[in-house]
Amino acid sequence: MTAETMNAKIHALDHKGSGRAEVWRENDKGNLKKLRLTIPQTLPGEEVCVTVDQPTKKSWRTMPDEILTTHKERVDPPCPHFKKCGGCVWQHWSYRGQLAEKTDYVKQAIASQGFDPNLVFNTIGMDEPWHYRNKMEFTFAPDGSLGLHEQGNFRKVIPLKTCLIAGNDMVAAAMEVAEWVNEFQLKGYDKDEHVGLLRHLMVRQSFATGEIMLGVFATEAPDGELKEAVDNLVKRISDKFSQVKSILWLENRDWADRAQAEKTHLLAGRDFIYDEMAGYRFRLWFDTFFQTNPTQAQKLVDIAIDMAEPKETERMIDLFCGVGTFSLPFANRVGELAGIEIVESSIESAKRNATENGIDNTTFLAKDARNGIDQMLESFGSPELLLLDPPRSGAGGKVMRRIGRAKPERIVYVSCNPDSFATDIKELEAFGYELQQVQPVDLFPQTVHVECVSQLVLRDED
Ligand SMILES: C[S@@+](CC[C@H](N)C(=O)[O-])C[C@H]1O[C@@H](n2cnc3c(N)ncnc32)[C@H](O)[C@@H]1O
Repeated sequence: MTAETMNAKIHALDHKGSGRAEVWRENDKGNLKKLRLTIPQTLPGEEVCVTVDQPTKKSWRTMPDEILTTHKERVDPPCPHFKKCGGCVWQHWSYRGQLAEKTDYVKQAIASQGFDPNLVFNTIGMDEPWHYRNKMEFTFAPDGSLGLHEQGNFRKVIPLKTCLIAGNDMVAAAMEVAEWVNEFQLKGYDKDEHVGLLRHLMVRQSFATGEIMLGVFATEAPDGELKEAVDNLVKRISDKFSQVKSILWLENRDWADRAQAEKTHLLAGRDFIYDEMAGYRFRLWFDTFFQTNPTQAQKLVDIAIDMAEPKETERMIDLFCGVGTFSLPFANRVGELAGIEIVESSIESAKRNATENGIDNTTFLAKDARNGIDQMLESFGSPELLLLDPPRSGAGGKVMRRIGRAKPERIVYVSCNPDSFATDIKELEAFGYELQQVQPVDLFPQTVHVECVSQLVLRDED
């Protein structure tokens, strides 16, 4: 099939942040057919020139050859890897433009479920929207080079020399690991053939304490023929980075392409690092969920407290509580708090974090929210206040209806996905809840993602 070059006008963006365009073209029989194009790194209203390799398809994804008319908020992307790397897709958009788009996205999501978009405030951004991430998961390519996945292609790894959204020390430590791999000529893992040694590198740092954890995910144990190389890794990292308090070797032979471990080997230091949030101290293990943008997460906690108006006489449930990011600051403001979370190690951590921070009015339950909420309501009673912060997929109808039946006076919903958030809160209408306000907070600058905190209140029945 012959490739065709054509001009297209971007009419909208999809949820991955790529431009969408539609072009009518004549097929072999002289009939007009619509071709839907997905064009990354473009902005609404821009006219672009593209080459379509298979123009007879109904839809095609391609990078622009040339931007013919530019959006007024288009800027030069500062990262040298931007064109290929799938890490952050909006560096070509001014930060002001990104924030406005995120506000619109949240408004559209709630409007699609019949809520008033005027309840959505403008997105709160960062003063300095770079180097904000405290955790990165890099991938090793089969040749051993270290980087992030290519945009739209999870099979290909783009070797990185820098990363402008990760903390600077984290990038420096990752580059040291990349040099080590090169020096020892180690192989990366080939996902298609299921051969090779190195899979992922996790780097996490507390910006509050400075402590860094490095986790190397590999298909073999760190002994035998690997011992010399592994000893060298520990020595060079420890010599150069005094902030590294934990080096882990994480054995993973699973076929699934996830940074998970069947066996954990502690190579140096402890198996956790200390972090701090809202004045509280947290222990983080390699698999602990913790907010990845601590500057903005602090704002999220403050806004949640303002919206929730917690009182010392009240009981509160923190659903999807993780290690207690919200539980600990709230526990000091309510009478009793119960947290529910599916990951057992996070619940162990939440308990320990509460104790280490001198908090003694909390109960934590390791359970799926779908069953845990009923168990907790039975033993704890109905709370006046409920906060939920589910994963991207949302809490789901079953959990939302259980919340509705428990009738807390006030609900604060923290969400990283405006669409699942809007679907979830729709369930609460039948139980008499009114959405009062939605505050988007930008936890993920240069990317399409946005976080929201919202307040729902139970209407008076008379
Ligand atoms: C967005 S995180 C929020 C964690 C915590 N609130 C925080 O800010 O650190 C969502 C949490 O929900 C947990 N989770 C996922 N599915 C769950 C389920 N079905 N039941 C309970 N917890 C779940 C995850 O392990 C994760 O800790």
